[in-house]
Amino acid sequence: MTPRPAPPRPLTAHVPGSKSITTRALLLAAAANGTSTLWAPLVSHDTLAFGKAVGRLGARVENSPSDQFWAVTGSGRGPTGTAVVWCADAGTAARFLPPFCATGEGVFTFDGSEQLRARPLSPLMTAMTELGAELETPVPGRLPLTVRAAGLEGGELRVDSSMSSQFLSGLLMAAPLMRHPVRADLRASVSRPYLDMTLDLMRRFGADVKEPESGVIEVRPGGYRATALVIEPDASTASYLFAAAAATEQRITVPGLCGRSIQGDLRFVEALSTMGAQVEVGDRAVTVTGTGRLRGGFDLEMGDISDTFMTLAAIAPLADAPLTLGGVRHARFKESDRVAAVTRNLRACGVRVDETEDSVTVHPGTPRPARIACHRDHRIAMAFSVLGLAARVPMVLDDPYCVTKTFPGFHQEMARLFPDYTVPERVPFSEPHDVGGHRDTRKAGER
Ligand SMILES: O=C(O)C1=C[C@@H](OP(=O)(O)O)[C@@H](O)[C@H](O)C1
Ligand SMILES: C=C(OP(=O)(O)O)C(=O)O
Repeated sequence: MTPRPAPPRPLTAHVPGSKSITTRALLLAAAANGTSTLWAPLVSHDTLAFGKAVGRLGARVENSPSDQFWAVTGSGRGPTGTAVVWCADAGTAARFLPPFCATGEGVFTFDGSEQLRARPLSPLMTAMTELGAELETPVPGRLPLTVRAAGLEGGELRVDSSMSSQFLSGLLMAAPLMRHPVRADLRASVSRPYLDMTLDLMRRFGADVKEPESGVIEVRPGGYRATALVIEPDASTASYLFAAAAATEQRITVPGLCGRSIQGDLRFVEALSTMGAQVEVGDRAVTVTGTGRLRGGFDLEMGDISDTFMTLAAIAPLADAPLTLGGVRHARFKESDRVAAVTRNLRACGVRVDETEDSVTVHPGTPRPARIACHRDHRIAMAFSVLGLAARVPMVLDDPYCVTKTFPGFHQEMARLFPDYTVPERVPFSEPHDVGGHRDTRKAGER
């Protein structure tokens, strides 16, 4: 028997910090009494907007040279006074900050980009109103939103979490600042791992959180304590690099991710393993090695980790049988209708896709060069960049630099790891961007 060749030495990928941990940590630090240190935060469009927002709400945010850490000083209670808060494109800002502000005293107005204004907010508004908040919106259920804050009562949280878990996460993080204990049932929520991340971080900031029965949470008043936190690399971001390794017979390792990660999206590597990649989840790093074969012929439930379903859909045409990715209806309410965007872009590449309300089935095929409509959605841009590399066909993204939402250096890191990768030119935007509350007036191609 010929011995199997030793796997190539892994290339170490530089994956920036988790968006979801960074934004939660900024809020919890702003709510805590004293100075918290957030090590290795994500520095991107979303988290910079979030940091600026908590600054507007009274927290002091200082960054160390080269952003090794951010020091955030909070007051130990909800915000006071008046503020206008710009949420940019960040769903987390629009869903986490209003309940926090409602626990304080004053008038707070939230707004965001056109993209964010189009995303749902009414389940959060209904729940906040039930807790005693006074809210105003010119367009029902959408940003802009004004909160007239005078504290929240607490009690039973009733939230429709079928479109997003972020409404519940925002309310849970506000709970220790409410007047009475809060009880919430998490069992019907989509994206459940994000709720577990919320509770984990609340506990690290000293909140009194109990789970009297599985999936039912009780939070007692008492506020937060400042702390120091090391932020993990972003597992959703790592999915693009892992998928590229799986589809190109490369070996990529991401230090800082491990079996104890609080990010559900790390489960993406299990999907890659089912498809035939070799996956090692260690104590200090996660490594994926492409084996030259991608298997299809099964269904995967992606409801808990829907930010990664586009990554898998993008390499699915290279599998040896159709792949069905299900449980993704709520991905229709994100930066774009992601189910429709994936289907249309794969079809533009000549790939057969069957779409239902809740799933896509991607058939094996030979992708052809195409113009990809990103819809200003960072994950569409990153997923189809991986397909271009893996299928060795040029993909022309209409807005390649929308990746700044979560991974400003994405194209450069891909080119460093995969010499065949072409860094896209800074092409004109597909749509006008909103910057700081003003319509972007820069000319096409400027950034
Ligand atoms: O709480 C969070 O940090 C997030 C929750 C998820 O949203 P949904 O709960 O809307 O699925 C995810 O898609 C988003 O990128 C981040
Ligand atoms: C859905 C996402 O972002 P947001 O936090 O804006 O919801 C995402 O990053 O994929």
